[in-house]
Amino acid sequence: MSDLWQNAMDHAVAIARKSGELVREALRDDRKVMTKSSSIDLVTKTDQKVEQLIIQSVREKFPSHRFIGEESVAAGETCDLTDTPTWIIDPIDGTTNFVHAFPFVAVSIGFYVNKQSEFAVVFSCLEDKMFTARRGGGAFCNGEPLQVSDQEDVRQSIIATEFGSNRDVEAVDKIFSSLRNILCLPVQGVRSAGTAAINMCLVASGCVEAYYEIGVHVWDVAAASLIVSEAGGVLMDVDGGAVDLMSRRIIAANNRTIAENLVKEIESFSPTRDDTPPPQVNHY
Ligand SMILES: O=P(O)(O)O[C@H]1[C@H](O)[C@@H](O)[C@@H](O)[C@@H](O)[C@@H]1O
Ligand SMILES: [Mg+2]
Ligand SMILES: [Mg+2]
Repeated sequence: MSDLWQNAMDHAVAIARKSGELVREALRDDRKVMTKSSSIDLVTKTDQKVEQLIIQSVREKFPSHRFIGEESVAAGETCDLTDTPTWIIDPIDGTTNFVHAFPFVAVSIGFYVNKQSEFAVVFSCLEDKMFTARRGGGAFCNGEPLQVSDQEDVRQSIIATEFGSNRDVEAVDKIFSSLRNILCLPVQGVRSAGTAAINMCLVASGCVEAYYEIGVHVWDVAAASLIVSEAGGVLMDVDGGAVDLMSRRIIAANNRTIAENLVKEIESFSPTRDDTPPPQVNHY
């Protein structure tokens, strides 16, 4: 039986690779930096150019499909996932890395139908690693199958996390308190690739046992979540419940044992959800 979404997935891989070429070219040019929610929440013309390239190319082939794109949302579009086929796009995951030429930068494209992930593409464009997954079809890196680590002992694990762009002291205190608790389990190492999508692909690849973050956005994790689960991993909310991709909280782990070890150590808080409606403006 032919796969209804194979044509769309093939397009996603092709446009992710083309986007990666744009990113690599831009690395050689001037990377003009702008800011969004704060002086450390960066965006560049390349982020915006790549997102438009992806959206316009998809619109031509699939005009009825919808989009949730990081830079479109930053420009005021809503962040609502409906049952309609929806492309969830992070044009550059690791913008701060891109600006500093730190070599972990990903193009992330998730595809959801009826609020369920059908396929995922994460292109780590400086490593030339194309991570893909099809629901029920496994996860791959450059065509090679991926499998999470079989480690059950958190004290023999490497854990990945990110500090995000929130510098609110209360949030930072909780982030560091969680990090201290996890470090002192002890774990063998803590790593930050600087991009949620690549951290999660490292979980899927069996290189790290788990990744967690509070403050991450739906476009950071929408694609890599399927890559982790198709590689045999698990997704969980930081309080141990079911993961909610709009909640800005996630644990992606090789198994429930490791994930539940992290839940015990994380001091959780709840950032404003990605799907929070914009404030009503009263026009008197
Ligand atoms: O590079 P981005 O697309 O903005 O995503 C990053 C985010 O900037 C950073 O604060 C962390 O949350 C990372 O996990 C994201 O991938
Ligand atoms: Mg991102
Ligand atoms: Mg981004």
